[in-house]
Formats: sequence, C-alpha cells, structure tokens
Amino acid sequence: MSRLRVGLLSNPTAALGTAHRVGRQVGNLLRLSGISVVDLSGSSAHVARARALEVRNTLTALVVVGGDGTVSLGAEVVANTPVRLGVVPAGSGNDFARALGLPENNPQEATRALLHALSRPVVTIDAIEITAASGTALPHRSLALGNVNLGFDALVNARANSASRGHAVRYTTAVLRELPAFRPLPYWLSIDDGERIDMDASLITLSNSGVFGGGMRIVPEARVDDGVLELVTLTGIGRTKLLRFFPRVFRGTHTTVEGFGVQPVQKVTVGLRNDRRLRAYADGEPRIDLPVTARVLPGAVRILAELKRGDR
Ligand SMILES: Nc1ncnc2c1ncn2[C@@H]1O[C@H](COP(=O)(O)OP(=O)(O)OP(=O)(O)O)[C@@H](O)[C@H]1O
Repeated sequence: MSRLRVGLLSNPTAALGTAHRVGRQVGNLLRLSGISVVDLSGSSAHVARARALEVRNTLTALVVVGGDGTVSLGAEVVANTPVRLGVVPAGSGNDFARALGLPENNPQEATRALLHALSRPVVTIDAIEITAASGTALPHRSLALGNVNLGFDALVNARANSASRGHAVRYTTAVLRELPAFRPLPYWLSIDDGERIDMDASLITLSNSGVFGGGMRIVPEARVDDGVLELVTLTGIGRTKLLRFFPRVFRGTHTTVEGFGVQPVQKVTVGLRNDRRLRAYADGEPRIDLPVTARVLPGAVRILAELKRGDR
C-alpha cells in the first residue's frame, strides 16, 4: 500500500451539483492506484474547510474538485504548507484550470495527470492574499490563485453568480446587463506602497493566472510562477468601447486598446473615492468591500501540475 494520503474535497454545489459525481469518480480512481483517500467534502464550504484543516498535517496532497471558488478554498487550506494542491476542474467557471492547461471534462485524464504530478518534483506557484485595507480581520485567510476583480468585472461577477447557465454564457449575459448603467469608477490606488494616486477606471484587476470571465486571456503573458502579479487597468473609455473590449479579449486583440494597461506589481491597495462602494471579487467569489490590499505570496502553493514553457 502506498504511503501517499490524499484529501479529496469536492464541492457538491459546483456546476449545478455535477462536481460531486466527478469527485467520487476521482476518489475511486485514486484508491485503485493504491492511494489512501480521505473524503473531506462537506455540506458547506465552512464545514469542508474545517475538515481539511483538521487533517491537513497528515496529507500528502489535497485534491479539490469544483470550479475556481473551490480551487481558492483549497489554496487557502494548503498555502505555505508542504501539502500539494491537486485540481480537478468540475465547476461552471474553470479559469484557473484553463490557464494551467489541466484536463477538463475528463475525470480519468485529470486523475492520470494528478498521479503523474505526484511522482514528479514539487512545482510551486504564486498566490494572491486579500486583506481589508482598513485592518478589519476577515473570518479566514482570503487567497486567490487566478484574479482579484475590482472594477466592472466585479459587478459582472456578482451578476453572473446570481444566474444559472454555463459560465461563459452567464458572463457574457452579465456584461450586457451591467453595461447600460455603468460609468468608470473613481479609484485611488497605492502600488507597492507608493504614493496614493487617483484614477478613474472601468477595469481594475489584479491577475496571477491571466485568465478570467470564462476563458478570457486578459493578460496573455501572465505566469503563475514569476513572483509578481499583473495589475490590469482600463481607463478613458466609455460604454460602447467597453462593450467592444470583451470580444477583443476573446480574440486576443485587446492589448492594443488605448487605455488598456498592464503592470507587474507585488502589492496594491485599492479604494474608491466619493463614498462609492464596491465589493471585491476573487476567483469568481465575493470577498470584501474596498478598500482592499492584495499582495503576491510568491511560491506559496505546491501545485500538482506541470508548468510547461508558455503556460500561464
Ligand atoms: N459544500 C461546499 N463545499 C465547498 N464549497 C461550497 C460548498 N457549498 C457552497 N460552496 C461554495 O461554492 C462556491 C462556488 O464554487 P465553485 O466556483 O467551485 O463552483 P462553480 O460551479 O464554478 O460556481 P459558480 O459558478 O457559482 O462560481 C465556492 O466558493 C464555495 O464557497
């Protein structure tokens, strides 16, 4: 019997309830390979997190089965520990898995990739830590592996989460619904502890993986293992240009849009002026209201994946 012990955390709510079945399949396949599997799935994210934290020290790896929200939950459990994180994409939003080129819609292939990675040297990736700039303590550590959305994209996320179709369709519909009332937002930012600057922007996104919104490669050159995050800003454009911007991201021609900027950063604090309020989203899930501080945790997560040259 292998001495490898893997915790399996599948999100029964992901992809309208289908992730749990995928989780059972992956668990069975891992057991057939001689791995000891402990099921840590719970009736809520809170329960699953507590179960995973309880046995974390006994695990070789934690395998999460779900969408981006479940991946970030897994990252929160294993970051800065020796426990490796396996990801089986089974949510309606699988942008992180897509960025890494993980097998989608194929539990057998996904399990094979996990087993292969378990036999290979450790691969680390960066994470994003999100804290309240006001200093207010959060109920638990808040991490993301993909993106922190702080602008129009956060509003779109909020709307998309309340809908019930496939993620890419939901995202597109949500863009169209949010757009008519949208105006650029009055931000203030401090980049890498620098002086506060004011900026009116439509998009402010802090990206690790470079992929968001159901497969949009917003930062094509982003890497998850370079020790920096990409601060994406979109300024000086109105609604019509914003509407045209998203199809350009799918085509990969958005990087030349005037007002689109990408800058490598390690830490950003972002707030809104004029008493405006906005909730930050990260990896598709609501986090905290602005002002927030987000910073890179270089190499914080041991990922069960191969980062091929050219992977994000
Ligand atoms: N029992 C549970 N175990 C784990 N996560 C849960 C559970 N119940 C609810 N959740 C929540 O479900 C959220 C969404 O999960 P995830 O992103 O993995 O799936 P998804 O199908 O892509 O979801 P969505 O489309 O709603 O973003 C997670 O952030 C988590 O907080």
